[in-house]
Amino acid sequence: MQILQTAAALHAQTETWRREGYRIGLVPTMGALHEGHLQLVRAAAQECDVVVVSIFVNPTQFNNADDFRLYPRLPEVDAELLVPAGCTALFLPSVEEMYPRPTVLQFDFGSLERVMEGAHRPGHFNGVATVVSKLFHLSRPHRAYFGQKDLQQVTIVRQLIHDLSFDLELVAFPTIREADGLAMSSRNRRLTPEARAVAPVLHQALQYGEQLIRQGRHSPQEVQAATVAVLGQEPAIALEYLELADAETLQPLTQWQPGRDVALCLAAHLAGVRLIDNIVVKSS
Ligand SMILES: Nc1ncnc2c1ncn2[C@@H]1O[C@H](COP(=O)(O)OP(=O)(O)OP(=O)(O)O)[C@@H](O)[C@H]1O
Ligand SMILES: CC(C)(CO)[C@@H](O)C(=O)[O-]
Ligand code: BAL
Repeated sequence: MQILQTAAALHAQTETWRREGYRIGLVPTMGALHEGHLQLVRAAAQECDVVVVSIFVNPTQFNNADDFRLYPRLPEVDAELLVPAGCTALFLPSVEEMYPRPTVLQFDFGSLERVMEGAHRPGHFNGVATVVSKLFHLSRPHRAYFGQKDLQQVTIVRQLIHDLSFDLELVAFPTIREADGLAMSSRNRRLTPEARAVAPVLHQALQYGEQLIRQGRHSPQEVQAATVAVLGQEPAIALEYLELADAETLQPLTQWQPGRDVALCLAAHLAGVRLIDNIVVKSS
């Protein structure tokens, strides 16, 4: 596995691969890798000839300085995990390399970003779209892999690909969970043992909401209230939002829409660590 630290080196290598006819897979990450990331890398290795994994804790997408400062950074351990997963090149740039000058570009994804993560983390998707666009330009992948744990991110990146005519296929990979249901996340490392013990309640609450939706006897507002109540029983969980939304438009549901998938999405704080999770309930 090569380790590339400059934009120029990444661009030169991926252009060479393109000329040689290799299919390039890109897996953008912020590192502190876990099994969720590694499954994305393994899928990319199966479906592409070469796999680029980027590890970059992107400052422009953080709206909270402490969250950025405390984000786990373990590049050496990550590099060791990536080799057996099938990574061909690890792109590990510095902040100065990615942002030699401050960016002034502003993305506006309209209604897609006025809800959930976009509403609660001002500027977040502008930062995500900026860095993802840079990574797409630099590596020109045939396929780019993203996790459905970040459902709104997948939706926004899909729109970005469409609006800017990036010639690549987006692969949205299912959420990988711990045995007790907690969605794998780099921020889980920051949970105290007490908070970690409580954390599976997030997924349990979403599953309860899913059950109620499938029963078909309750309004969206009733499902939301009942799901929030499950989380309310756990004093260690401070809920930031819990939304029932159309899984494609991400707009909050006021009534059921026949034939449309429903996304149940939440963000919550456990002992100072902010986690997100979601479940998509298919219409049929
Ligand atoms: N449990 C998971 N299952 C599937 N994909 C995941 C999972 N966790 C992260 N990913 C995906 O991996 C990519 C990189 O995510 P990132 O590096 O931010 O990790 P993370 O675990 O989501 O960290 P955090 O949520 O703490 O920022 C994203 O596309 C993300 O959706
Ligand atoms: C896609 C991404 C790597 C962009 O920094 C980040 O938002 C993430 O890890 O999900
Ligand atoms: N996985 C989402 C990246 C972030 O929380 O900033």
